[in-house]
Amino acid sequence: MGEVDPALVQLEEHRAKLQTIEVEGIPVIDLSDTGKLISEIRNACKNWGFFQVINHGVPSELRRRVERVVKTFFDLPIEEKKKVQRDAMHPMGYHDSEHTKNVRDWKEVFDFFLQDPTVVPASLELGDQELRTLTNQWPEYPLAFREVCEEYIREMEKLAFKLLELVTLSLGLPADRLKGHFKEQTSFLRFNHYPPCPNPELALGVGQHRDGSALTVLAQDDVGGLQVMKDGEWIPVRPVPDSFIINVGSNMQVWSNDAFESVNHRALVNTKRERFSIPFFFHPAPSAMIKPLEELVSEQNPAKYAEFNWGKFFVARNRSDYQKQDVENIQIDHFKKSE
Ligand SMILES: O=C(O)CCC(=O)C(=O)O
Ligand SMILES: [Fe+2]
Repeated sequence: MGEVDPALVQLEEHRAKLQTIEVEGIPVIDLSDTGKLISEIRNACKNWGFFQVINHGVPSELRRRVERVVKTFFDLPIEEKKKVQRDAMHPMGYHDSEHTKNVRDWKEVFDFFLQDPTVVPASLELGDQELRTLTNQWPEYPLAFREVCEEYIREMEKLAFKLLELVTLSLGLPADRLKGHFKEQTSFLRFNHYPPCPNPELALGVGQHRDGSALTVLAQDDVGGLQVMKDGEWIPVRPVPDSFIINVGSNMQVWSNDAFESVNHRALVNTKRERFSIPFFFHPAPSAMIKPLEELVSEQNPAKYAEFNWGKFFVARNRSDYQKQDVENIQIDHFKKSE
């Protein structure tokens, strides 16, 4: 990538202020320390919507192998990467012009589903039951790419189920209360590659957004750049080696009836070092109907959201990745009931 193309220039109010500030960061939680685990997770989800986990059980040797194949893949010539280019009909694969909130991001990505194939609604129309089958695309090089990716995404699924139980317990519910929504899944893994940027004050790696997931499990390298919104300020998430960053997504926000919030975050770029991050978006089944959990609503605390179908939401979100659209892309707030 060369100069910042006007299509990537962020509106003035969204640009990064490139000073460093020393502030308290998101909580770091040791998953092997079961003593106060549930209350720590509850506080983190309530106060931040984000936390980091250590002693999570994912082998660091596997993470090193993933990092190697990802770097090798993004270092390939663009013609090679474009052989697995993604488009509106094949949404998994390589993409170098993603839009977040209608502005192009300074990054390239590679996506693949946990379940191959993954079945999603064919259209956004509510009455339309037709389904569409989506498959992964795999590059020829590097040779070990697919095998390493598939091994890693299984580990992410395992960790995501463990975290789902912990977060559910922290809502005061039985550990397996939400598991039924994940018999089928639309979960996918993304490799984000942010090349150095000549004008990091103009563009963003990923513009501010809230993840639509149930939970997101993110690996970041040691470069730094992720920021989380807290009380109106952007707080940097300092890299902790071999940890994973967990955040509450919109599904969890709705299930919890706003006890937990899917918090705004973004990724900055810098002039010197390329950066990699690897989010696993833990998504329910396409048929899942999402609404505040009955146990968490009462006369004093009525349901804040109308029920919606996850599959349709997922398809609507993905459409807005490709180009500027006339309207804001779909947000969970569109299902919010008026007070
Ligand atoms: O690169 C990062 O640290 C964050 C990426 C992110 O938020 C996303 O891909 O949804
Ligand atoms: Fe995100």
